Amino acid sequence: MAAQGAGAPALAVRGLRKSYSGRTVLDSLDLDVAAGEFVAVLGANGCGKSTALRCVVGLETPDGGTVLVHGREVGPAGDAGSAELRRRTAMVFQQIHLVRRRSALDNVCAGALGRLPLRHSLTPALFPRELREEAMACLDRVGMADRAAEPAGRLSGGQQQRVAIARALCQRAEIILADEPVSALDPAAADQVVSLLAELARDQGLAIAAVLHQPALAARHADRVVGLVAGRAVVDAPASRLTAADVDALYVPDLRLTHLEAS
Ligand SMILES: Nc1ncnc2c1ncn2[C@@H]1O[C@H](COP(=O)(O)OP(=O)(O)OP(=O)(O)O)[C@@H](O)[C@H]1O
Repeated sequence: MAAQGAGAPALAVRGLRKSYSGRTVLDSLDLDVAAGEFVAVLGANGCGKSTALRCVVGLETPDGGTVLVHGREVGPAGDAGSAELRRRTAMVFQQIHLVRRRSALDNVCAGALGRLPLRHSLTPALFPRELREEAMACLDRVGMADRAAEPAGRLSGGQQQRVAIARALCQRAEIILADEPVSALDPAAADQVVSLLAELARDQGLAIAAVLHQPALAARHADRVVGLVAGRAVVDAPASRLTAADVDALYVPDLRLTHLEAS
């Protein structure tokens, strides 16, 4: 295990490799996200963005490389010693996994199940009062406190994504990885949710990486942009300095090849 490093980024991914049926999807990928930083991950369809995030949270097993949380190496899925490090990382998906018939508040409380006895997961009525208060504060943080009692299935897509983010907050995650969190939302709702992620990073010191398909949203809200081509980071730049050439390097097929060869 690597030693806990003072000043280590909240999340450090080093040399991550993954192949499916002999086809390389992640090719020695490096990615750092600091506490308080919002990183947008860009890249064309199939370049490995989701696979990278899934490997980091243990939903996929990488073939090689290391994932470090605050300088401590995360072991393979199922490694008891790494459970606490994994709990510090939450994932938010495009397909919002809320229990539709349960209230927004109950869904947010579910973020805490990893640290509660099993019986609580079976009976939301047993959620302790302190947890309900914490969940309410999380809903308030994402601007959804007034909809706490509403069944999640009755909320709009943008509202449901806010509830999913509140659930990650209630997990007390310090690192949030969001895989295309706004791809199903209209432009205004997408802007609001990405803006919320940026605020959470800035105001609560969270380390947040979000896969986005809209370079303009990344440029407007992110601190830094990491761009992938064929499973490798070929762009890593402050969002304020993202150029049209950077964007072309990620999405224009011929330029993608040129940048890959140069990297
Ligand atoms: N479980 C799997 N088995 C086989 N191939 C897979 C699996 N998961 C992903 N792949 C392949 O790996 C490549 C990268 O997929 P990934 O979903 O990571 O890309 P992405 O950059 O997130 O794409 P998109 O923007 O379209 O969501 C794709 O070619 C995909 O078909």
